[in-house]
Amino acid sequence: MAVIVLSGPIGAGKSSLTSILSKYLATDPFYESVDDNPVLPLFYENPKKYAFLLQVYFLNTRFKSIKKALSADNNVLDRSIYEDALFFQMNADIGRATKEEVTTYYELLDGMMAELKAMPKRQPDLLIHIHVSYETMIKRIQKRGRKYEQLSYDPTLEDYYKRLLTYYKPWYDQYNYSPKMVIDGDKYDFMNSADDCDKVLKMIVAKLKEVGKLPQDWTKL
Ligand SMILES: Nc1ncnc2c1ncn2[C@@H]1O[C@H](COP(=O)(O)OP(=O)(O)OP(=O)(O)O)[C@@H](O)[C@H]1O
Ligand SMILES: Nc1nc(=O)c2ncn([C@H]3C[C@H](O)[C@@H](CO)O3)c2[nH]1
Repeated sequence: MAVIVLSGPIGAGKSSLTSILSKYLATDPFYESVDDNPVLPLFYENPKKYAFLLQVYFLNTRFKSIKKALSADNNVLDRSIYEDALFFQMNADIGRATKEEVTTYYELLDGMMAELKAMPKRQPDLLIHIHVSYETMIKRIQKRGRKYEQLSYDPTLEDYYKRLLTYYKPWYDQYNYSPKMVIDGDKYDFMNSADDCDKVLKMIVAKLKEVGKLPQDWTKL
């Protein structure tokens, strides 16, 4: 049917919406590797040492996921390869990667993107970006409770998260692999309000109809 990729800051609600949407559309969810990711806790403990390794780890898993997703053409991905460079560039900008690591990373990424371009289906059908403010982001990070993401674990994370948010607007504006839309994650509590959830699903269905990925008369059975 379609390949839908989600994007958004840490704790924005991508995994949650991936789960809701994949059930609703009867498609397969792809979640990014977090709890089974051996490098993530190391990164939060020593970001400078592990930024490059973590990025290569994520890039590798995201490349495998998008290839599978594009081949099967019936998936929702909670974060995708298209967002990978946003994270790495930000970490590089704050001195967590050497010049050689930056060069190697972009060569690797370029090679992977070229391989995707050669696939029969080369890109997703829709990007759904979840926008959240810093306050919402922190609330959700606290609610989810991963130890190494808490400000109490490392107070410098406040700057890291605030900086991360500033990278999203230019990233979203220049993203042009597919049609795109924004969901206001501050406004819609699609986890606890059935009404909000319904509104968000309606917006996504309308967009899928607009871009020709659902028939105009499609309704949920
Ligand atoms: N729209 C929402 N309204 C209220 N709570 C939400 C909403 N979206 C997510 N949450 C809650 O916020 C927390 C983080 O959500 P989730 O894990 O889906 O975020 P994520 O974007 O996938 O995060 P990450 O980038 O770290 O993987 C969870 O506890 C979830 O229940
Ligand atoms: N450095 C870095 N690069 C990435 O590409 C990346 N993608 C996700 N993450 C971190 C954010 C959450 O803690 C957690 C779950 O999203 O993993 C990343 N960190």
